[in-house]
Amino acid sequence: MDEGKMDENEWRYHGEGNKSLVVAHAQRCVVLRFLKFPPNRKKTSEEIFQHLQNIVDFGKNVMKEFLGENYVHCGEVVQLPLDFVKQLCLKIQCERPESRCDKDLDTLSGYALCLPNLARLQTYQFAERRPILCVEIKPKCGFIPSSSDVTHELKHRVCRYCMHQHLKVATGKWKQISKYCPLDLYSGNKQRMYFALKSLLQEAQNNLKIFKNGELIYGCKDARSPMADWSELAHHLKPFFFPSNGLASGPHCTRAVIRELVRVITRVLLSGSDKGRAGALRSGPGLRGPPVCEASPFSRSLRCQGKNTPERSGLPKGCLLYKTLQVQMLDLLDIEGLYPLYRRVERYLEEFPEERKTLQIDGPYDEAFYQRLLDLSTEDDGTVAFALTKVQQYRVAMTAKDCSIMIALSPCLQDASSDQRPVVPSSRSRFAFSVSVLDLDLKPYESIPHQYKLDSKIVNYYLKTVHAKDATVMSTRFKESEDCTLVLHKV
Ligand SMILES: O=P(O)(O)O[C@@H]1[C@@H](OP(=O)(O)O)[C@H](OP(=O)(O)O)[C@H](O)[C@H](OP(=O)(O)O)[C@H]1OP(=O)(O)O
Ligand SMILES: Nc1ncnc2c1ncn2[C@@H]1O[C@H](COP(=O)(O)OP(=O)(O)OP(=O)(O)O)[C@@H](O)[C@H]1O
Repeated sequence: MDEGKMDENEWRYHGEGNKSLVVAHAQRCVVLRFLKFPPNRKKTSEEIFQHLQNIVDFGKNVMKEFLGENYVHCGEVVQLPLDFVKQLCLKIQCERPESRCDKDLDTLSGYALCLPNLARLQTYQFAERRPILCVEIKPKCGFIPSSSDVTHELKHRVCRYCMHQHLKVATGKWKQISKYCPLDLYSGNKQRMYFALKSLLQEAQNNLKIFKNGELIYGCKDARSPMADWSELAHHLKPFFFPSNGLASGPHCTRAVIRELVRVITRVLLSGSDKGRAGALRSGPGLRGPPVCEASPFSRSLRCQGKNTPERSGLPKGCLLYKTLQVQMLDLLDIEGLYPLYRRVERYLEEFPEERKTLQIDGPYDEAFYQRLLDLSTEDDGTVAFALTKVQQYRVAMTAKDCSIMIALSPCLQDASSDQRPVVPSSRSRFAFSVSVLDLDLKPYESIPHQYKLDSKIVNYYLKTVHAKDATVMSTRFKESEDCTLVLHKV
């Protein structure tokens, strides 16, 4: 990229999250990722450069190690002409969803990250113009804590995502509760994975987006977004999954196309042999929580049918879901066990503020930082060193709980000879695919108190509303059966 000759007209708004905004180049497969800040939060250019460089270093030295070389794209920090950034910011403003406009794009530093456009990542080197379908999934936390520091027993049975859904709907973030449960997606059980993916397609929230040739064709921006339209989605997908067949339109066609999509995505998610060192993190069976979440409609229906809980995770060890889950499980103590350790580090830093650098709280995220993450001991010897290791592991785990997985699919030609690209078959076509992870920015040390408060808010809200309601239903049922028994006794 020639940073000297930048033209804002060559870039388009692509998407944004809470902390960054992404624009894509109209022709080339690259994006620029800018940081966003609340309007009055001024950061110096040097601070922004350092923040972005930390993101790159963390990707290179930590996440590539854990997740594997091929899945992680770190990109590079680039310096852009300020005039270009200002014009670009004005140009894209009207396309930004209102709910994201509480933060502004950083137009003062001129720094951004330049990354490959993962929504158009070509698996072919020469056929630049091949159509491409891309599915982005933000799977969230795939396990239930088993830590003995957990105070609410409910947290050992219902996953955080399912509990959090109720608070999100109550606060108006989303309109309705999703049937998606991360534990189903991470189960490795095909039936449960289909159910999870279909649930995401029904209620995408911020957990699913679909792009065609780099353009967003499915996904919702906020609670005001229109209802998901499967027939429109099927219309987009049909040429990919039924290229040469005149499958009629209508509900039958829609179902067939969606089924194919779900099957292909499941296969891709279960594939993979990329090396990574997530194996070094295996925490052993004793530290794992239960394999199902009681709130998942899938496991509820199994229970209603009197079936046993399904097998424990059958994810193949090479696949990205497995590796991501291993990194998530670096959160061994749960926020309830972690918070007192965070306080220990805080007290130390209050006394010795100059030590913040030595403790690598704000980087550098280098090989030494990575090596310390591998210490999985949970025996607290009362030291600051122990507390610090757990704090850093927790930050990395939280990062893995909030990252997204991008799956890019491009149809193979009938006569295409197989080269090194992985290929996934569907019933009427074949796709070359690539899988990548995005949003691997290390969560800030400062967010730990917020996590602690939010956790208790989520659990208390769930206990107060859903759980209390469930208990009433249960006790009514119990009363009914008691009444019934009484009647029988009377007879
Ligand atoms: O806390 P959670 O689980 O709500 O996750 C936040 C996400 O909300 P979600 O649950 O996915 O709707 C939230 O996503 P949205 O902005 O709501 O789309 C962010 O990803 C946030 O991360 P950060 O503070 O911007 O680094 C996420 O915060 P972290 O907890 O990962 O820091
Ligand atoms: N390299 C990339 N290629 C294509 N699209 C990307 C890329 N990086 C980010 N995006 C798109 O931009 C969106 C926002 O990016 P990202 O998730 O990194 O933002 P964020 O603000 O850090 O997220 P969060 O809200 O989780 O903090 C993503 O959901 C994705 O659709």
